[in-house]
Amino acid sequence: MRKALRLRRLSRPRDDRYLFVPLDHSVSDGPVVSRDRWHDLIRSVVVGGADALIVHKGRVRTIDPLLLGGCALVVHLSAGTAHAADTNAKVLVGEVEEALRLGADAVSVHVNIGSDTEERQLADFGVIANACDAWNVPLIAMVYPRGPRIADPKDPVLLAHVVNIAVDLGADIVKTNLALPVPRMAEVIASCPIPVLVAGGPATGGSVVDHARDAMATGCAGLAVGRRVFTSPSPKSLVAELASVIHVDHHADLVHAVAGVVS
Ligand SMILES: O=C(CO)COP(=O)(O)O
Ligand SMILES: N[C@@H](CC=O)C(=O)O
Repeated sequence: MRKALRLRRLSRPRDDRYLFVPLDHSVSDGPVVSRDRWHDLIRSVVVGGADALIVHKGRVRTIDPLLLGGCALVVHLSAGTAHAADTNAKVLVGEVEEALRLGADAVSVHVNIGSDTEERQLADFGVIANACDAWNVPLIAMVYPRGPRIADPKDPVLLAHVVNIAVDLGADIVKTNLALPVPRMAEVIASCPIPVLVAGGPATGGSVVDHARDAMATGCAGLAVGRRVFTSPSPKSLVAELASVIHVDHHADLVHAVAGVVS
């Protein structure tokens, strides 16, 4: 299948805007919810209107395939934990062919620019980009300025650099931090020929919906929101609100259609 077709699947209303819900935190930090709440969480995310779920390969087997009828699946190929000697290190734990066997619509990799293992992470990125081209699989690069040589991970100049590394090494979509001050994210977007998404980040007291509005106003193509969704008392309504900010007019029709399929 052509990569362009798979890319279209990553935006449910096909408007080239994206709301991804990453649940890869179970590798980095520990379980995102208890086993008995997992199915409800996934259902809420799908019915709420997320465009894609991002999980590691083994976790795919715990998701009811019926729920993936409307929502795309991204298999995350990088891992690293909060307990590592170097918490900025990421290693590859899967391959593009494996992700395809699991039914993935895309894969993602994580690269920390400025980390002590940057060199290897870049080499891994190159290998996965090559396999993605061979298999026509979209590649989402999560690229952050992060490590001992990074003074300000939200510096717009640094962010423009890291998103363009993602372009140069073959990503189709890049995810990074939202710049501070926020309006300067527009410079990052203006520098980058592929869609730029921003992370939700940890709960800070501010509203993640406002964070999404701010990001979209600077020209971002969407968000990948993990912690703020799975720690929310109402993940479905939060996802619906975020989807409505990101997809604007298309969202109500989409939720109506999906609710009919998976309810
Ligand atoms: O993409 C992400 C993790 O892979 C972003 O997650 P958070 O929204 O929790 O920052
Ligand atoms: N991709 C994330 C993992 C989950 O939070 C990261 O390491 O930043």
